[in-house]
Amino acid sequence: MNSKKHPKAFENESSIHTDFKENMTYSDYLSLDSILSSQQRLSNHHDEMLFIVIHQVSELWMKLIIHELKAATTAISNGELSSAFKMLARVSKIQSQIIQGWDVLATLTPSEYIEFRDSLGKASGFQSYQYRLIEFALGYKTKHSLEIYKQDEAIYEQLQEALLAPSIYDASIAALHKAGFSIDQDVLERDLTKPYETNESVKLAWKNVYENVDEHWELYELAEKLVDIEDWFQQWRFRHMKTVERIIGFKQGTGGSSGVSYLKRVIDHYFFPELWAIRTLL
Ligand code: HEM
Ligand SMILES: N[C@@H](CC(=O)c1ccccc1NC=O)C(=O)O
Repeated sequence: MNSKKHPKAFENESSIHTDFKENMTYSDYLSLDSILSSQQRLSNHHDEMLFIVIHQVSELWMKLIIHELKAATTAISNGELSSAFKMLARVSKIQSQIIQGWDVLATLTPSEYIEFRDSLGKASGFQSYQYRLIEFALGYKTKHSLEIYKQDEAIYEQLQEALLAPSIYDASIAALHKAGFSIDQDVLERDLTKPYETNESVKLAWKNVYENVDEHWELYELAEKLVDIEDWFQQWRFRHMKTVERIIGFKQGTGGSSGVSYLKRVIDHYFFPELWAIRTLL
């Protein structure tokens, strides 16, 4: 084996290859053997391939979103807002890409899906831990979501770590405070394992930012980047709900929920409630 340590290998992250082969190929680098042999259909149905690929593509994009959100949160905490903007702009573009995927999935008809739905058993998007990691990174900390991962230590630990970490909104509120805005102490010291709840002092601070854009240009830009992300997230939830309705109507979900009625309810949730509330006040 012609295996050497790559001079530029970054060793602090567990998923990094520290070895490279002299004659490394395109497939080696991208681990295509493993990626392209991971579309195992459980039925003989032609359309199950579409179903698997669309989920895998979404999960890959989610992986990148998590990577960007984590780094953006650190950058905001360090006062490096410009570098956070670059990453947040990328997150929005990825969200827009994932949403395009619904157009492809909507080519699946109810008659086609019903032919392989039973082979999915109780599996459901409910169990997408990367989706929960994104919700947590944005501040929607639902502790109860961890319960289904009790048997899976690695996933449980990742979620636990994300539950305890400040979200991008916590970091943004801390940035408001550092800029001199008065923020209630109980928000600054909030229990990070709980979902963020709307607060009057945060609302006033953001309102002030929007009313005095020239003085707070960076915070204003940060706010708009967060609104972009929430806007795209809601569009994902809406397209998911409508695509599910057109494919399974109001049948119960395989994950045990009421299905579309449940998906309609989650649309009511806000990640950054004050950033939306101030729109009415300005
Ligand atoms: C035919 C396609 C699809 C159908 C019929 C469908 C159906 C559902 C239903 C009924 C639920 C509620 C939970 C349950 O009881 O199962 C759900 C949740 C979920 N689905 Fe899908 N889904 C589809 C495609 C997708 C795709 C492509 C993704 C992308 C990863 C996805 C991700 C999720 C996520 C993350 C949840 C949890 C949402 C939450 O709890 O807020 N689904 N899905
Ligand atoms: N909850 C879906 C099943 C489903 O969509 C699904 C099943 C396995 C793996 C991913 C899925 N996608 C999202 O919920 C249903 O009730 O038909």
